[in-house]
Amino acid sequence: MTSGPDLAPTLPPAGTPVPAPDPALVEAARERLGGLATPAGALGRLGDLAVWVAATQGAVPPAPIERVRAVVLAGDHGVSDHGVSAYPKAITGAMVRTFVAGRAGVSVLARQHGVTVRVLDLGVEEDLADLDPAVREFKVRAGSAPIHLQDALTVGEARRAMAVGAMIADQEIAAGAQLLVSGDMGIGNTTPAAALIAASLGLPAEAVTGRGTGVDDAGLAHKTAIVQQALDRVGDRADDPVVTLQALGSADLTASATFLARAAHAGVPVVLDGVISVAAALVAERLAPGAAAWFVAGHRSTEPGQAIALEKLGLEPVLDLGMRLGEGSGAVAAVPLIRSAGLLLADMALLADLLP
Ligand SMILES: Cc1cc2ncn([C@H]3O[C@H](COP(=O)(O)O)[C@@H](O)[C@H]3O)c2cc1C
Ligand SMILES: O=C(O)c1cccnc1
Repeated sequence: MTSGPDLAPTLPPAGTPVPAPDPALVEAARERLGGLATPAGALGRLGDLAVWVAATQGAVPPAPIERVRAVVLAGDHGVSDHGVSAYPKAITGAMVRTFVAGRAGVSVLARQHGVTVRVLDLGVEEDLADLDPAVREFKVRAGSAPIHLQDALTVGEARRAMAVGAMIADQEIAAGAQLLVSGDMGIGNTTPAAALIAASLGLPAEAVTGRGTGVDDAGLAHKTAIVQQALDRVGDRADDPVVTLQALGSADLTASATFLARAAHAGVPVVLDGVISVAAALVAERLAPGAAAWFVAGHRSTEPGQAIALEKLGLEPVLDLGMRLGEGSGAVAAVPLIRSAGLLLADMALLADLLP
């Protein structure tokens, strides 16, 4: 099977490179940073972030980042019936209702930092008919198949999830997003995330599988075996990034990958979150080489696969707080620092202005 353009009609064909931010602007941002009224390099990583903000905005000095929009894609995972999570599947739908009520962890952080949160059901097992139909507008299927036994999605479902992810990015960009956040919700989702990372990097399950919501040692051994079984089942079909998503992902992870690829193609920067968001980013980089230049890593989660994938993408996390929540929470927590970095580059005095 190949990943022809027909599998993602609203995205450029898989493998189409993403243009990097304008090197002249990167240079201009570095030059301005070097001229600020600080000792050379004194802003540390905030200085690097400031250059990224300016480069991805295409403006030196950068504009204040006012419109930050987080999208939380929700879905269930067939593997969660096979002992891979410390929590039951019923949590997924309950948490979607909690996002809608504005009471999830990410909702609280987002309110604090003026970030909008949009939650969408891409593949939750419950029908969630009590919620606003807009939440279910892009639903691809109820749940996904257990990846160690079967492909997560049919080819048609994968195609739809890919189109939907790109469409959601387009909608958020049209709504004026200057910065996007990719979040996720779904019990069991750290298992397909680990599988996507292992398959993308050619690593064994053992290297990337973590405890997720907190499985014990026996649970971790079992979860690792499930991820390895999934990798062995799919074999070299995973050489193709679209098949990787279809066979080892889920509707929400597939849509996350194309959401990210689309944002990068459109030149809109994104803050990545934990292992699910970063697994999707790794596949987005395969779909759209160069996409990672448009991403910043919000935080380092405790999942080993996330750290490995971030390194591969060349991204160093803004925060390292031992968080392992997902939902976009670690990304939203980093937003104030990203905003501050841009403002420093825009509003600080230049050393040349201080001295006669
Ligand atoms: C109450 C609750 C809220 C959450 N919010 C995000 N997750 C996170 O934990 C789950 C992934 O871990 P695993 O693969 O071990 O199931 C996902 O739902 C993820 O979004 C939550 C998990 C729970 C229990
Ligand atoms: O890294 C994450 O995002 C994560 C870790 C554990 C559970 N849910 C999410």
